[in-house]
Formats: sequence, C-alpha cells, structure tokens
Amino acid sequence: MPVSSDVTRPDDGDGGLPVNELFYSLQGEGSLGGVPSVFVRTSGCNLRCWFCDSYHTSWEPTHAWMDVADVVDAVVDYDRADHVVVTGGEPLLHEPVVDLLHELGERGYHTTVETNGTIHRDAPIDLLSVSPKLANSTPTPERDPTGRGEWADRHERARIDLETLSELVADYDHQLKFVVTDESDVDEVEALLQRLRDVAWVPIHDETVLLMPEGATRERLAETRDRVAELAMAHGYRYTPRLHVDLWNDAPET
Ligand SMILES: C[S@@+](CC[C@H](N)C(=O)[O-])C[C@H]1O[C@@H](n2cnc3c(N)ncnc32)[C@H](O)[C@@H]1O
Ligand SMILES: Nc1nc2[nH]cc(C(=O)O)c2c(=O)[nH]1
Ligand code: SF4
Ligand SMILES: [Mg+2]
Repeated sequence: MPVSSDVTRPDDGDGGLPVNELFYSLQGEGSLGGVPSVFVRTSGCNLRCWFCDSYHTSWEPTHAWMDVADVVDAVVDYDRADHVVVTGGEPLLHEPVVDLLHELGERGYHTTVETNGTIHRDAPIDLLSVSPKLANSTPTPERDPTGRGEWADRHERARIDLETLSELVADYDHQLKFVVTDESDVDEVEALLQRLRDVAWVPIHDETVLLMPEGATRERLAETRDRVAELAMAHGYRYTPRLHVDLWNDAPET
C-alpha cells in the first residue's frame, strides 16, 4: 500500500488520511488485549522514539492517502470485528481522524485510539490508550536508528506535555501505558504520575496504569519482560504483555 513519504497531503485533494497499513488482528496491548480488532495505522509522528516498532510511520513515513469514507469501507469489510484501533505514527496529528472516529462511532464500533499523549482533539473515543514517553525513548546519537541524533532535542522537548495529558485524562476513559525496561523507568513513571495528579482535575487510578516491556521483537522481549513483570508486582501497577509480538514477532499487518 505505501506509495509516498510526505505526510502533508499533496494538492490534489483535501481531507483524507495517510494510511500506512489497515489490517485485522487481535489487540495485542492493554486492557482490551486479545479482542479481535481492525487496526488503522496512520503515518507521521511528532516524536521519534529510538525503539519505535512502527518505523515506517515515524523515522521513514510511508503511506497511501485514503479518504475517510474509503477507510470506513475497508474497516466494514472485516465483518467479524466490532472493535477498531486507530494508531500510527501519531494518529491525533491528523484532523480527519476526528471524522473517521465519528463515522465509526455512528456505525456502532468500539474505538480505541493509541496516542503518545501530546495532542488533544475532541472526538468520540471509547478508550484513549495513552503512552506518554519516558526518557528511555529519546533518540540519543548512540540509539538513533539513523545514527545522526538530529531528533534528540526536539523529541526531548515534546515528549511530555502535562497540560495536554491532564486534559486527555479528564476528557476520555483512558489507560496510561508506559514502555519500561528497568527500575529507573518506574521511578520516572511515579514522578510523572505525581506531577499529573497535581494538575489534573480528575483522579488517576493506579488500575489505569500499565507497564509494558520494551521490545519490538520476541528476542528483545525475552530480555525485558520478566523484569517488567516483577516491577509491576513490586509497585502495584498492571502489566501488559505484547501478545502480537509473542504471536507474530515483528511481521507487518499484525
Ligand atoms: C507505534 S505506537 C503508535 C501510537 C502512538 N504514537 C504512541 O506512541 O502511543 C503504538 C504503541 O507501541 C508502543 N511501542 C512502540 N515501540 C515499542 C517497543 N519497541 N516496545 C514496546 N512498545 C512499543 C508505544 O508506546 C505505543 O503504546
Ligand atoms: N496486534 C496489535 N496490537 C496492537 N495494539 C497497539 C498496537 C499499535 O501499534 O498501536 C498494536 C499492533 O501493532 N498490533
Ligand atoms: S510516539 Fe509512537 S509512533 Fe511516534 S515514534 Fe514513538 S512509538 Fe513511534
Ligand atoms: Mg504496534
């Protein structure tokens, strides 16, 4: 499907979404893990996590432009699913995602939006799955997959926006899903939750906080998952596996 790397729409149309992939799978992460779902993956991101498991939406965006109506038709074609996961890249970068969520809601779909928590939009979203990025995500020159380190400062400045996060948790049923590798990451989660609780005008319950092991491949997950499970137990947070990686490793459209 991918035919372009420009995430600004060319002149030949307005609206529409840069779609990297659209597929049917099982929700692999979070509180709806295991639920058959159609995934709509938009292209383009305002961050550049060094570990991004969707490289072709962030570091090297590729996609085809699709009108919202065509995305809806493609979703409806998967007639076994009543859940839709809108992800990316960063799906909330794109204004037409709001239309898409209205169209899906009107058709009775349960919608989850996977977001990095730096952008707020008003839209009918059943579950906002927020994954605020910790310092462990920053593409330092040593970790940057391109080796250039050009995104480190911009990523570092943008990755946490407390005001936006507090609006998101107030406006939506949510989960907070942190990518973790070690104890210091959990210390950072706790410090962030403290700051968020200080400014948010709704309670943030520990049951909505999930620790997810970092790992885009089975091999890497085998190195991180035991420790992250232990950390979840020690701190009283939920652990979420990455079922899709267990099942299909890093294959596309899974
Ligand atoms: C590719 S992101 C797209 C949505 C949004 N940009 C975000 O980061 O939440 C989807 C989910 O994958 C997680 N993720 C990305 N790369 C990962 C990795 N290597 N290990 C574990 N989780 C990862 C993100 O934290 C997020 O929860
Ligand atoms: N099966 C499966 N479950 C997922 N949950 C969140 C995903 C994402 O990339 O946002 C994802 C994904 O890429 N595949
Ligand atoms: S915010 Fe999400 S899509 Fe963007 S680089 Fe990080 S993991 Fe990838
Ligand atoms: Mg994924």
